[in-house]
Amino acid sequence: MATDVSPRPLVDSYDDVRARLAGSRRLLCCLDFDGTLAPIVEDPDEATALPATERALASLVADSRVTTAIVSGRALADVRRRIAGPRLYAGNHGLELARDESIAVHPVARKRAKRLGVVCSVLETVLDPVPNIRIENKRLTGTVHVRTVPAEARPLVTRLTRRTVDRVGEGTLSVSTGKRVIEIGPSIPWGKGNAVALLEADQPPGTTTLYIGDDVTDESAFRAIAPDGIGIRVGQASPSAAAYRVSSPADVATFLEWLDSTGLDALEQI
Ligand SMILES: O=P(O)(O)OC[C@H]1O[C@H](O[C@H]2O[C@H](CO)[C@@H](O)[C@H](O)[C@H]2O)[C@H](O)[C@@H](O)[C@@H]1O
Repeated sequence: MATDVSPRPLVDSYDDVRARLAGSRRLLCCLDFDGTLAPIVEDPDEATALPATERALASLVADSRVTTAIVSGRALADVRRRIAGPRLYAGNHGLELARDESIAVHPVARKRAKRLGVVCSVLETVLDPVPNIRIENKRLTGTVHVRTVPAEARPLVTRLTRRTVDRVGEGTLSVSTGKRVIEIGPSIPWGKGNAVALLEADQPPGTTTLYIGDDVTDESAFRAIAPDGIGIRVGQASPSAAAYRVSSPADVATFLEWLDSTGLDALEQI
């Protein structure tokens, strides 16, 4: 298992990335959505990928040496609507996986979806008095959004959410945290890293995996692709299992443009 260290600034490491690509014939390019392709905004419905990112991604999608994947905490249908093109999508933190036309749903998550729905509707009532609270039922997981909730009310929201999940979840659901969100999902050892491992297993020999993400849920993916993959954490978080870091989605766009125009030249000719 990779030991978490301080990721190095990517801008000083392009030669390093090129060296990692050299010796490979193909690239599996896995990208988180919110905070990576799309800047964080107050209203989750308003999140959109940067135009420069969309252009670079479209070009990578069209490159026969590259397989692109979006790996998101959003529901599969939601994230697919927001960014089109890639062959592979993992939604709900890897609990649903779309490969070409086939969609696989984690069977335990599917069984617990009804209970999750009950928890989300109880939370709607319990948290109703909290100003600007938003509860998102994503069928397999749920998100309590606190970005626009007054800061002093957030600890109470966390306590009430945990208590409700314990009381109503019948021991089948658990709570984790992300960027100004409380995530509720099946209490099973499954995350983005498991989904990325499945995608990697489908790739032909000689494929290097790249993963870019900005949140705690992306750390399992960085660990899954170590030691040979290229992990890039967006933001200041440190330590991380990613080897490199960039500051913002705008930097991600710059890197994807470089990858498309220059970086891929390092791949071995087939
Ligand atoms: O794995 P991701 O693709 O990064 O999805 C994680 C969560 O992203 C969304 O919430 C985050 O972005 C919102 C829009 O910028 C922001 O308002 C919120 O505070 C962030 O946590 C999404 O709404 C969640 O469902 C995802 O789980």
